[in-house]
Order: sequence, then C-alpha cells, then structure tokens
Amino acid sequence: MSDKLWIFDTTLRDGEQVPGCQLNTQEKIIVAKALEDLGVDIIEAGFPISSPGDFKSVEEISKAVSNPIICALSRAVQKDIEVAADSLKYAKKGRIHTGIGVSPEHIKYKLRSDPDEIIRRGVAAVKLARNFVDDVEFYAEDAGRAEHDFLAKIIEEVIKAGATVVNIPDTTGYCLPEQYGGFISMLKNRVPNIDKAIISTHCHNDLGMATANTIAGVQAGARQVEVTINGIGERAGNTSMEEVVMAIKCHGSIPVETSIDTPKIYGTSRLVSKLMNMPVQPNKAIVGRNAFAHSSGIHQDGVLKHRENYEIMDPKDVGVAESSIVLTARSGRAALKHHLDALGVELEGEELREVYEQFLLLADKKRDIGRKDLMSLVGKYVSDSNFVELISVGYSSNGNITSQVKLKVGEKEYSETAEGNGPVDAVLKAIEKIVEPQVELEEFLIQAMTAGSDDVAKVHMKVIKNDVPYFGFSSNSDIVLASAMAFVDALNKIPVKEYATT
Ligand SMILES: CC(=O)SCCNC(=O)CCNC(=O)[C@H](O)C(C)(C)COP(=O)(O)OP(=O)(O)OC[C@H]1O[C@@H](n2cnc3c(N)ncnc32)[C@H](O)[C@@H]1OP(=O)(O)O
Ligand SMILES: CC(C)C(=O)C(=O)O
Ligand SMILES: [Mg+2]
Repeated sequence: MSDKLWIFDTTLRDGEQVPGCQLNTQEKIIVAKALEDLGVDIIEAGFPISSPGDFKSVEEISKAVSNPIICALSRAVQKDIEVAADSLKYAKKGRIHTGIGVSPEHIKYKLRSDPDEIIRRGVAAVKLARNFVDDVEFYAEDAGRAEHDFLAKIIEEVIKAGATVVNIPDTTGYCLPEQYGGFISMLKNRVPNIDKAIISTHCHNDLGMATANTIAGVQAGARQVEVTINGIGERAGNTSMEEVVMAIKCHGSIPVETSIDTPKIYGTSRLVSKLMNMPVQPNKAIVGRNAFAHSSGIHQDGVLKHRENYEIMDPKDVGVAESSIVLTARSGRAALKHHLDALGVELEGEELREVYEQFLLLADKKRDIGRKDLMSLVGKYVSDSNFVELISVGYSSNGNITSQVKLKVGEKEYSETAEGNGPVDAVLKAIEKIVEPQVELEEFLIQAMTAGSDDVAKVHMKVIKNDVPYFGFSSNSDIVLASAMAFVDALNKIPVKEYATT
C-alpha cells in the first residue's frame, strides 16, 4: 500500500516573495480556493508578522477555505509566533511554521549566534507555538548546507519539544539529489524519535535541481513536499507542484500517492500566472505552452502513429485538452497531412508531395505555419465560399426569354446570355455556360414561405460534379435571383481544384 504524500503549497508565501507577484487579500482568496479545489493538503497562506495586509490575508483565507490546513510562517521569535497564532484564529485546522537557520553560514553570519543558542531558540519557538496549536512545523533553514551532526541534534530536540512536522529546506538550492536524499536518510537513521514527526522537503531551484531533490527526499522517506504552482518562488523559484505530482503519478515505483486532482493542474497554473503577472515559460514541464507540442517531423510522425511514442503522460491528465502538432520547417509529410485532413483536404501521393514542397519553401521563411497559410497553399484543393460570385442577373422577354448573367470565377469576370423556356431556366443555363466543367443539376425545389404576392421564395438545389453531390440554398422575393443564388451557393461547395483542372 502507498503512503500518503502531503502536498504543502507555499505559492501564497514563498511564491509570493517574488518581486512583482504580490497579491492583495481578494486575489489570495481566489488562489487559495483554487488550491483547495485542486486538492492540496496544506496552504501556507502568509507570514503574518510581515505586514497588516499579510496578517489579514491569512485570517481571511482561514475563513474562506475549509479542507486544507492553513499554515502561517514565523521566525523563531516570540512576537512572530503570537501574531501567527492570532492570524489563524478562524482556521478550522491551523498550523504554525516556525524555525531558524541551521547552517554554519546562517548561524555565524546571519544570526550571529552559536549552535547551542540556535537549538535553544528553536526548541523555545516550538514550545511556544504548541501553546497555540497542536500542529507545529519546524523549519531548519539552510539545512542543505548544514552539518549532519548538528542537524540531527536540533531535529531530535524540536521533535521532543512538540514539532509534528520537520522541514529540511535546501534554502539556497545548493544540493545535488543524492546529497539531499542523504540528509533525509541520515535523519531517518540517526534521530531516535524521527517517526513522531513527518519529514518535509522544501527545495529551491538555483541549480535546477528542486524537483529532483524533492523526489530524492521522498524516496528517502520524506512524506510532505513543499511546492508552488509553476515553481515560482525566491530567486530561481521553489519546487514546482505539477512536476512532483506528475513524476509520482508517472512512476509507480515511488510508493506514495497524493490527493491532487491532476486535471485541474493546468487551470490552476494559468490562474496563478495571470494573478501574479508571472508568465509560464513555454518549455516549462507539464504546464508550459510547448509541454505537449510536437514540432519536428520524426516526433510528429511518431505521435500520430502512437501517442506514447513521444508522450509519457496523457495531456488530459493535467487538464490540457490535447497535444498539438505544430507545423514548422522541420515537419514532415505526416504532420502536414494531419493538418490538411483536419481542414477537410484529403491529399495523397503527387498532390501531397506538391503541397509539401510549397509548404517547405514557406516554412523556411515563416517560423510557424498557421491555418491561413495552409489554406493559401491548398486553396485549389478546397472549396471556397467566395470562389464563384454572382455580380448581376437579368432577363428580357421578346417572344423568347433571354437571360444576361455576370459572374466572377476566381479572379476573372464573365458575362453570358442564354435562352430558356422561362427566366429561371434561362439564367441557370447562362451560369452553366460560364462555369466549366459542366455540373449536372439534379434537384431544384422552390418553396413559397407565405401565401402573398410579395412572398419570399426558398430555393434548394442539388448539383452533381464527378458523382459527388453539392447542395445550394437561398431565399429571395425575386424567384429568378433566388434560383441563381442557390446555384452559385452549390457551385461554391465544389473544391476549387475541380474548376482549376478544366
Ligand atoms: C528562507 C525564507 O524564505 S524565510 C522568509 C522570507 N520572507 C520574508 O522575509 C518576508 C517577511 N519579512 C519581513 O516582513 C521582515 O523581514 C520581518 C518583519 C520578518 C523582520 O523585519 P525586521 O525586524 O525589520 O528585520 P530585518 O528583515 O531587517 O532582518 C531580519 C532579522 O530577523 C532575524 N532572523 C532571520 N531569520 C530568523 C529566524 N528564523 N528566527 C529568528 N530570527 C531570524 C535576522 O537575523 C535579522 O535579525 P537582526 O536584525 O537582529 O540581525
Ligand atoms: C522559511 C523556509 C521554510 C524557507 O522558505 C526556506 O528555507 O527556503
Ligand atoms: Mg523557501
């Protein structure tokens, strides 16, 4: 059986530390609700001592969401912890996250302290926080550069003091996966009371290792991961939630499961990106614009034959409707044909080869080939609702009935006259004379819509070209004009190439 992996989202705290990403309380509530909907277990809602606005946000988020635990950050400072506790007063389940720097650098240069004093302050902070809430998380800031002996010692002491979760941050994003996993294994092996607390990962991406380190931590026994949507966070960012969740989903060998409703990932990513003014880089794993876009011929051919040839997950699993085949100068015939089929243009053999050659010439000049470009390349193979245009229709009766018709076909204008046994017959014959090759008029139906002399005629027409039926419709109070319009409508359904070959 798999263990539960607790998803601790810090988009609203560490993510919000990014310059330009600050949110107001209303915006934070929108994100918090989306995170609740996504299924996260813990929302780190803010650092309440930092400003009245952040205090209010934690308070309001505590009221607005009910399922996740609401967590408030503090330093190992009495006032911070008291304010954090106060901000959580409406939370159904509240957690105080307190801690202190544990690396030689932090102890000496940032806190200007010594190891014994740091343990004393850490323990005091946890004890104080436990006076307010049962759920207290301790962070050993900069654990990624800490000495093993000291880290094991402080973790043992804070668990004795009542910490329910112990967070082992790689604050500076320094670790390699083996090293980071090594910290977690070391704690599991050396801290006697370690099973009384959940071990949490908190990794930064300064060397692009945040996800790898987090996974290494989980493989070594961590059961909570601290993550942000889109991997936003201080400097190069935090571990991205979507990457960890999908890595676990894709690799059944990691013996944990999360409660994340993965098809909601993409929507949440876009919401956060929009509200925080933080564009998602196109090649971002899982949620980037190109994460499911295939642009080179060999890959496209492979995906079209069998999606799994180049995709390790179903885009629908993360809320992306479908993968895309992007046409570029590196595309092959399989991709071109795929796009043409979608436009209803089924080309094979010589025709496909001819269009492909034109396509490559265009793609070398233009980076992305869109629908309009394709239409211009295959125009002659598809129908075009404006290819045949009726300019004017008239007739005269001088014993015999003679029509005069003006049509534009493609770029050229034509005038024609014809005789018929009535005005409709004469007009249709004149059109037939202009439009080569001849089509066979198989059905012609005129219907009156009301009963008056000013009635509107509704015309339905079926013409056959090369054994394929095409239908035209129109309505007009002038029955002759309505018939001509329906004929032209049917003619415009015929692929342009049928005209071009005559
Ligand atoms: C790794 C992280 O992401 S930690 C979270 C980072 N987020 C933030 O810093 C945002 C919120 N911060 C703030 O609003 C402010 O920095 C405050 C309110 C916390 C403190 O403001 P100030 O009192 O003006 O202190 P300032 O920010 O200049 O310096 C930080 C002080 O906290 C101390 N400190 C830093 N971390 C800790 C800690 N975990 N426990 C105890 N003290 C700490 C520093 O040593 C420094 O103390 P000093 O002034 O005695 O040298
Ligand atoms: C406050 C702690 C958890 C942190 O963000 C870090 O160490 O990176
Ligand atoms: Mg951090």
